[in-house]
Formats: sequence, structure tokens, C-alpha cells
Amino acid sequence: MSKRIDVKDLNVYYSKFLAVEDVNISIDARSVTAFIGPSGCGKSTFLRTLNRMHEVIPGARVEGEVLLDGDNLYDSAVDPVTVRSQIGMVFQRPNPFPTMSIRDNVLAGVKLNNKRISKSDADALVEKSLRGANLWNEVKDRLGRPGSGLSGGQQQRLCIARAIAVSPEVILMDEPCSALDPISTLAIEDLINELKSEYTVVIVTHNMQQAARVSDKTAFFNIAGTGKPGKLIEYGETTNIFNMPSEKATEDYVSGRFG
Ligand SMILES: Nc1ncnc2c1ncn2[C@@H]1O[C@H](COP(=O)(O)OP(=O)(O)OP(=O)(O)O)[C@@H](O)[C@H]1O
Repeated sequence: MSKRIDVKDLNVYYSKFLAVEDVNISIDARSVTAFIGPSGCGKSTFLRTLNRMHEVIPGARVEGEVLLDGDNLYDSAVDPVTVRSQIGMVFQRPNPFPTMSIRDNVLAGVKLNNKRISKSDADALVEKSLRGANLWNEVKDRLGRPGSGLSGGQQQRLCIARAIAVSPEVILMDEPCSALDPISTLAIEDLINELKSEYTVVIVTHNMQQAARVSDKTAFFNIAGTGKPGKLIEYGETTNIFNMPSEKATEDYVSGRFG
């Protein structure tokens, strides 16, 4: 339930605008990889190309390859909906379906994939997913209540439960803690640490301490100026990126000199 990702010569466009240029990167299975870099360098754009969410934007397209255990996600025979069930995504703002119960929120992705599931299997899946998201003990007595009644941090863990309920290979997280308080942030970081035993996790974060705390490897993206494409500048073990980066731009960024 965990696959590696190899990106080859990827260019990412919004119509004619080249937003991210020539990315080559290999992301290990069962690990946490953080994307860092200044605003506008294309972290979120690049993240969305990893499960073909980028192309839902009109005019958006890519050149190059994204291989999931060797299979190119962008092959013409590949269905993007299948890709998105293999590679789940958690967003900045927790986005549970507000009127749906906690239980139905967990099952929403499974039902969307047209999977028929018995009540007892559904009950087991709800419990397993909520346990996997470290939320079970807090919600087990109110599974029928709306997801919107939870705190922000609980809602984000509910979204993670919804993502893992479909048994993905990879979980992409786009600044999953940016709307959360410090305690909820720590709960999500603990959870990310646990998720990597089963999943490949990729996280975009503005918070460098967070990248240092949760990730095994870090990719630093940068942009030369407005209108220029973002580029992957340096990628390696997180401790090396933070303590002895090879590139001056990486050092300036991680030491807080810009961005
Ligand atoms: N839907 C879109 N249409 C056109 N251009 C876009 C779109 N989304 C992003 N861009 C542009 O692509 C570039 C990269 O943006 P992106 O949001 O990926 O950067 P980021 O590094 O994630 O930034 P931030 O840290 O501020 O979230 C920017 O120039 C941005 O204006």
C-alpha cells in the first residue's frame, strides 16, 4: 500500500505560462517528503501534478512523466479518477462535507468510487480509518453527528481518515496545518509520522520547523522572479538540506535570509 514516485523532465503549465520547469525527483515509498520554498515557486502546482489534480484547471497541462512504481500516470490509457483514488490529497483548509455525518464523511470516497460495501464492512472500515487518523477515541460515540461539529484539527484528521479509507498508495498534503492551532498541528505531525509506515507521504509546508520535524527528505523549490518558472533547486535528506545544503539559495532560505 505504498509506492515510489519518479518524476522525469516535468514542465507544468497554466495555458502558456510555464509555472514549474524541468523537475526531476524520486520520492521514496514509506517516507515523508517535504516541499519547501518561497511563495509562488510552484510547490502546490507541482504537488497537484502528482495525482493529476492540476489538469482539472482549464488550460492546465504538463509535459514529462510521473511514474508510480514505474507506471506513467499520464499515459493516455490511464484514467485520472483511478489515479486520484490511488493518490489521495488533503488540503489547507479542512473540507469535510459539512452536513454529512462523521461516518459518511469517512465513507464518502469509497462510495464515490462506486464500491458496494456491506454495513458490517463499512463499520469496520470507518473504525480502521478513524483509528488510522488518530481520531477514533474522540468521535466513536458521535459517528452519526455532522462532520462540521468537530474542531478544526479534528476536521483535518477526519479528512485524513477519508483519504486513507480508499486505501491509497500515496497521500499528498498541501499545507495541512496552516489553518490549525499548535496543539492540533502537533497531532497532525504525529499522525504524519505514523502514516509513513504504510503510505508514501508528500507534504507542502511553509513552516520549516515542521519540514524538519516530519520529513525524511526535503525538496527546496525557488523562483528567479515574477513571471519566471519555479524550479527544484535542491533535494536530499532533510538533515542535510537544513544543516549543510549544497546551494547558496537553499542556505539563504532555510536560514531565514529570504522568503
Ligand atoms: N489556477 C491558476 N491559474 C494560473 N496561474 C496559477 C494558478 N495557480 C497558481 N498559478 C501560478 O503558478 C505559480 C505557482 O503557484 P503555486 O500556488 O503553485 O506556488 P506555491 O509555491 O505553492 O505558493 P504558496 O506558497 O504561496 O502557496 C504562481 O505564479 C501562481 O500565480
